[in-house]
Amino acid sequence: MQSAPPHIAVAGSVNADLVFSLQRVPRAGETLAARGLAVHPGGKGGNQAAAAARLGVPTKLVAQLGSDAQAHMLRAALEGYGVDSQLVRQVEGPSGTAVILLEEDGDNRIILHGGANTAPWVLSDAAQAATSSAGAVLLQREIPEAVNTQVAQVAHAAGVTVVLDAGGCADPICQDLLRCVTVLSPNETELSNLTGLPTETEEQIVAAAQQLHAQGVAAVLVKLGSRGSLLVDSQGEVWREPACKVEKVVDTTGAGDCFTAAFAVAVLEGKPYREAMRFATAAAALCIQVEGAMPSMPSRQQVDAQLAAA
Ligand SMILES: Nc1ncnc2c1ncn2[C@@H]1O[C@H](COP(=O)(O)OP(=O)(O)OP(=O)(O)O)[C@@H](O)[C@H]1O
Ligand SMILES: [K+]
Repeated sequence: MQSAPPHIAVAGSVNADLVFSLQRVPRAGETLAARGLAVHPGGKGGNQAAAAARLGVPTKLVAQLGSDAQAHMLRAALEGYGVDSQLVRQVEGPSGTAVILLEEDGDNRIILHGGANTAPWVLSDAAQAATSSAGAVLLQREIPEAVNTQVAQVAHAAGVTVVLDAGGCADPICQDLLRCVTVLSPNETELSNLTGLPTETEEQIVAAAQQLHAQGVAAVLVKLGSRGSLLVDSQGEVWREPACKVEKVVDTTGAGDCFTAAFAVAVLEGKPYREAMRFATAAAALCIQVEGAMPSMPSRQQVDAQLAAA
């Protein structure tokens, strides 16, 4: 009998992003007509699950949706990107929702309500089984820290690689969670928040990443926007990967999620970290050339073609 191909388990947030386009935001007591309204599926967990599924890896999402109309839209969108949503629970109340007020000049103001993402969680036996049997587990920080810790502990006990994207919460990461993390991936701002160290120069970034490494995180993968990425591996060795040159950057939304998910996919497939960084960089370069988050996650074919052309 053939065994099932290894899957990625993503535990994390799913949000409905309500984007109101306005000439300017209203003042207190004022009512303004919006020029447009777009509703997009989002949330770091959903984005990363969509990215992994688009890259051709069976992807199971462990998440919570509310009992509102957005929940149907979100589940359908995730499934449309190829994500297995059987482990997405429905809870009473609203789904995670972001209201984004987008002004004509590009400025935005965002109101986030955690909704089902931050409501009490139940990690079902099926969700735990999907975690311990995964080839890799992908986490971010938009759900309660205790849930991330529980998922990471289940994965760690089963010897499963745990990749934690540091995005979504500026608080320190609890030690019980950190101990179970194989690769921690912050951007430079998150790295600075987590360590209390400056991350302006490359020297400072390396020093901050090495501090996290010294705290017991096996590897630290720092995302540096147009400057690429940098990894401190389990031996404390530093690897650098420049960003791909992109003719026209259309929208960097979702680039970090795409990068972390693609890195996890490559690691699951047995690629060494060096190669996984190249793969993730190619995926992120494609992501920033398309508007939106989930719709901009590239397919496997696109990433392979990008790598072949490099
Ligand atoms: N302007 C750019 N040009 C080329 N590549 C880019 C650019 N911006 C981002 N990237 C690629 O995407 C990766 C992740 O982006 P970034 O470092 O901005 O993550 P992030 O801050 O977590 O992103 P976000 O929170 O906006 O999703 C980078 O390491 C790089 O490979
Ligand atoms: K994008």
